[in-house]
Amino acid sequence: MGWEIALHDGAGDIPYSLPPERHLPREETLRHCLQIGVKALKSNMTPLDVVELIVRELENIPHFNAGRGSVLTNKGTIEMEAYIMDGNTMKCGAVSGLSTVVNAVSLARLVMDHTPHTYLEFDGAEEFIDYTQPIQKDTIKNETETSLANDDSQIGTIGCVAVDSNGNLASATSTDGLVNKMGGQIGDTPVIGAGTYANEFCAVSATGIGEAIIRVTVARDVAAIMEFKGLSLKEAADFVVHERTPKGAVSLVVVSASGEVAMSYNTTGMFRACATEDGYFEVAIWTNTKVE
Ligand SMILES: CC(C)C[C@H](NC(=O)C[C@H](N)C(=O)O)C(=O)O
Repeated sequence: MGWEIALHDGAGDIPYSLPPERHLPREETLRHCLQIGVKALKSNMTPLDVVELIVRELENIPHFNAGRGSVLTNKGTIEMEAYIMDGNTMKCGAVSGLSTVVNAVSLARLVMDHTPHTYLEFDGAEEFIDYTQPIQKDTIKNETETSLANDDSQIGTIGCVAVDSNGNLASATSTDGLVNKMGGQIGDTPVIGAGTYANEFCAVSATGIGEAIIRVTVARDVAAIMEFKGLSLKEAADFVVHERTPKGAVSLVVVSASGEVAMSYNTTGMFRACATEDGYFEVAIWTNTKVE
């Protein structure tokens, strides 16, 4: 059994007619980030560091609605959130309501590593940024006005899961939530067991309609079904996505300690990529996958 990595940058009703100039750059970005992740795993970086690295990389790209590309709430504010979790120790960190930090995932990591808490939000999280040095504050550019006219523009939540050859797992997700959400709303991403989860069995990162994901505790259910029912990772992920959540609401990337990787979705498409130590490399949006 070797290392595995899977990542997504959002999912939803991605039209099959999406012109190449809109989806090819996204595929290129996914390929680029996957290559960074593969290189990091090959050089024995821990899965926890790898998922943070990849999510940071995607947060820095203005086209996706997390980090630099964040979209607005109904109050015209930016409220980003992120979650990171280590499978073996089950340590985790979460942040919500960030308006100035580019790499929300790294702030979540600092909450995990340097506070006695798991979840900081709004003023408390912003004050914690002022206290920490490594986090870059910025004026977040939003592209809402131009992007609302385009079909894939509200899609871009970022997630990454990874496992090494010793079965150490980690997961991270970063988002600015649903476009035009109410100010103050918390989505599935930073809610433990909803949009993100990792334990000794598997690591899960979700994207989709947060309320549907929270209600079903999607990420925790995948892990629980594996553990208590003995199903394979793909069976567990497919069960939660296809039998427990409404169509069009949920997409997942998952890896397991037993050497499985799966990307399961009930949306029209999902911007996703995965690679394994035995040479599998895939970047895909709809069901027609491209293997390289
Ligand atoms: C149209 C939707 C499905 C796009 C999707 N959004 C999220 O994943 C938002 C996140 N799960 C939340 O609810 O806070 C995306 O960014 O790709």
